[in-house]
Amino acid sequence: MIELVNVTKSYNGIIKAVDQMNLTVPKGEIFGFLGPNGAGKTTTIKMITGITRPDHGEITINGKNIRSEALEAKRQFGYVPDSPDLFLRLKGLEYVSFMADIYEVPQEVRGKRILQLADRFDMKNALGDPIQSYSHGMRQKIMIMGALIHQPEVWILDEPLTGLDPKSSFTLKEMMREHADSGRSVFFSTHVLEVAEKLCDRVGIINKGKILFSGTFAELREHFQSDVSLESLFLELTKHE
Ligand SMILES: Nc1ncnc2c1ncn2[C@@H]1O[C@H](COP(=O)(O)OP(=O)(O)OP(=O)(O)O)[C@@H](O)[C@H]1O
Repeated sequence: MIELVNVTKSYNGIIKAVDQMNLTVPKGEIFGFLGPNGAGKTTTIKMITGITRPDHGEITINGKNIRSEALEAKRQFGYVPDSPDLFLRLKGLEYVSFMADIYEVPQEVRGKRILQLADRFDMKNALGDPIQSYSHGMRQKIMIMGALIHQPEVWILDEPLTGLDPKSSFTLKEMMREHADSGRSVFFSTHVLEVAEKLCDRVGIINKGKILFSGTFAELREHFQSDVSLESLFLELTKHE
């Protein structure tokens, strides 16, 4: 479960990237975070994961405060950043093993977990190669493997499907659904409305740092009493703010 209470973040004291945000992502749910470019999605995710500090407000993950109980809070989630161009000099296996070390995954189980993840993402033959030599999608997949190696309760994924081929995209979506259905939480940002509509139990629509709507797609349509396409509704909603 992720909870944000009155969270605000400004850059340079001027741009309010996130403005008084209140948000709850309960267990057992895939929550999609939608918004146009510059809406504040990545800033929100960076605050949830403890990379950036909010100016005001509190964030908890499974009840652990990301500031005052940082280590415990960080054990709760796995995070995939929006850019997978990290640790390029490491080989895939070295990177995932490094993540397993950081999260203290016992030696007895890590080999099996790495193989299972590599198998699902078709990465077995690439584990011995440096990440530098990987395509964008392969880099994305190795980041996902690193984020999931400690089997976190909460998944936080920033634009995770970008660059994945159809099979890997299908696999990740299937894994997200399995994870939520087993009573845990998935929070992910996307620009792709169709993906959100098919995959998410609920969505939050954000623009200029404010949540404009939070709920199911059925509630979204009902709320705006609209039978227009989702795309038109989204454009309309984010246009005037
Ligand atoms: N490090 C920074 N310094 C100054 N301003 C920033 C910084 N990072 C983000 N911003 C600004 O904060 C606002 C929100 O940006 P953010 O990256 O959170 O949006 P986003 O919804 O993730 O956008 P996108 O979909 O394009 O990735 C934008 O106006 C952006 O220019």
